Amino acid sequence: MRMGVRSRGERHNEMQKYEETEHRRAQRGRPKEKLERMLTGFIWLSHHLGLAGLKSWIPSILLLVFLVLSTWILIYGLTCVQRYRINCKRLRCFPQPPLKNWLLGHLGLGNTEESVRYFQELSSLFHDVHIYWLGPFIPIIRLFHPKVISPLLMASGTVIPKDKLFYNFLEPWLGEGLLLSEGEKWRRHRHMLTPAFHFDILKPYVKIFNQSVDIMHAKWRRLCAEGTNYLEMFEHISLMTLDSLQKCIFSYNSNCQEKPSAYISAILELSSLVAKRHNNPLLYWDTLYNLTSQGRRFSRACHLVHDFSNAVIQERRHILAQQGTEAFLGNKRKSKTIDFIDILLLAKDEDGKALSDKDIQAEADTFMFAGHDTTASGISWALYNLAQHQEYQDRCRQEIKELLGDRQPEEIEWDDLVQMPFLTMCIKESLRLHSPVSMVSRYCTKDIQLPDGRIIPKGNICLISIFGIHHNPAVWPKPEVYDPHRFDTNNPEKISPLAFIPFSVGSRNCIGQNFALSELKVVLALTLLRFRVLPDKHPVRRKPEIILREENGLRLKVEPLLDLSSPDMHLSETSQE
Ligand code: HEM
Repeated sequence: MRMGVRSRGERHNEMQKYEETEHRRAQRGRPKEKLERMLTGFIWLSHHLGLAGLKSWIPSILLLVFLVLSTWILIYGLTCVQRYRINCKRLRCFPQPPLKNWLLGHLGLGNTEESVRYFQELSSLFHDVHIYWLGPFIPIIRLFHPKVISPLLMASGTVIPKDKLFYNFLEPWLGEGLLLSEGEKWRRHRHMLTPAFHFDILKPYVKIFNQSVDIMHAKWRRLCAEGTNYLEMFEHISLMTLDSLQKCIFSYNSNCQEKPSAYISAILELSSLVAKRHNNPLLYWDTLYNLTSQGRRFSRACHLVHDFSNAVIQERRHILAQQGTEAFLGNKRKSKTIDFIDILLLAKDEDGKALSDKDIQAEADTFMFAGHDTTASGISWALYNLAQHQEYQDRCRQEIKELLGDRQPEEIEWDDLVQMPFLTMCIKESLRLHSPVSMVSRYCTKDIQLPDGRIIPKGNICLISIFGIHHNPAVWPKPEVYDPHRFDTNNPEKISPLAFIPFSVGSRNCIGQNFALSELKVVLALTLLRFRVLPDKHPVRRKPEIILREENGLRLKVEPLLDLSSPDMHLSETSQE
């Protein structure tokens, strides 16, 4: 038999198979026929039931739907009430200040000096924990003693997650950066980002801090020469911290201290819009907020900020691809210009996986946000406290003068940072008395047992009040007094590690604290060397937003100190003539 030619028998079998398939298909019916049969069935059914029959069913169906829905709502409502009652009963072991009224609870205090004082009184009254109510249904457990915070902040194993009540509005801006992310994503990123804050990386940034503060001081001298001695500290210092962050993160110099660039203006606008939204519960609902002019401005500024960080990332990726990792790193090390974007681009997890562009963008945006206002607040309040206490200011100035001798140019170096013990004490005391971040929040995903046996039930929000701990008379004697000697290392009274927590503690503490402390020291040392800082006559009114501010801006008087070697000094003297 030749290949390709089939026998008669085979052909017969094939024909038989074809006929069987066709027969089966005919029995099942073709799709069109099927549809026809279904339609005929439907017409037959409606004919026999009659339209009137269908109509008579409608009210019963509606009634049934109504009954099912209302039963579900009733059961759901009763479950919520029961859960609420059980929660209230379990929370009875914690004291609570008298309610303003049953509807508002303790709402309505706002972020004012009065609210700061009110909470200070509560700290003296209740010693470690109390509850307060946001409206009639949301209890907040406020903790303000070192002995009760460790189960929340130092929990081993599963980390107690942050509550988003205070951070939610930042999400469109910061995405899933370190500050807002949770679980495995946070753990992986925290591990990958920790090397970015190693001392070897921070060392070259000290030069950047010096340059940024020089620019600010030249501006101050100019303003003083024009007769403006009273300056609003937050405004000047925020621009300065943004300037140095932009250089450390992106290696980008936008001269923003002279004229804020569109990018820097967008960050300032985003920070102020988030604070405004916090103060207006009507704008808490996203859909409504997005329709308002504030919401539209927020979304525009977010786009602008994201576009900037994305452009830098794309450009850097391109260079990295062109040069290859080895040469790229070699060049960066040689020119000492390794920045955060480089580190984020090169970071790898345990499986050798790198961060995506979206992740890098979220982390860079997070550093810009978390690093500028906080540090600016820390520096501004430290200057305020030293303005109030000239004796401490003089002692700091003397310490820095002795350290620098006749060094030219007047520049703080990395090794100097550990040789300013008194300035360091003054900074720490200021971070205690005026903590830039006044609280952190946690959401209890399980029952939390406090060391004294009391239990915070699962499902509640806890506020760990950094401000409350730092102002608790049971922890700090005379807490309202500014006394740097509390932090004297020779002081025999040892401070508990949980009594001083401006950067929080535990696994979710501030990753940027060494960066911040280095910048605080450089800026304060150079400022005290070049200026005398004096208080304004108006009393301050603290404003605890996400960051601690002053209600009307923190105004201080600055007087340039005579430094004949400074070229700026000659300039200002000539202009005064
Ligand atoms: C005086 C200045 C600063 C203060 C007082 C401060 C304070 C804090 C505090 C209290 C937290 C905990 C927040 C929470 O648990 O919700 C935190 C977290 C954080 N901070 Fe700072 N911070 C400062 C400067 C910086 C700087 C300069 C950077 C970055 C360049 C930075 C980056 C971060 C990040 C990324 C987190 C989130 C860490 C995580 O959850 O893993 N901070 N900071």
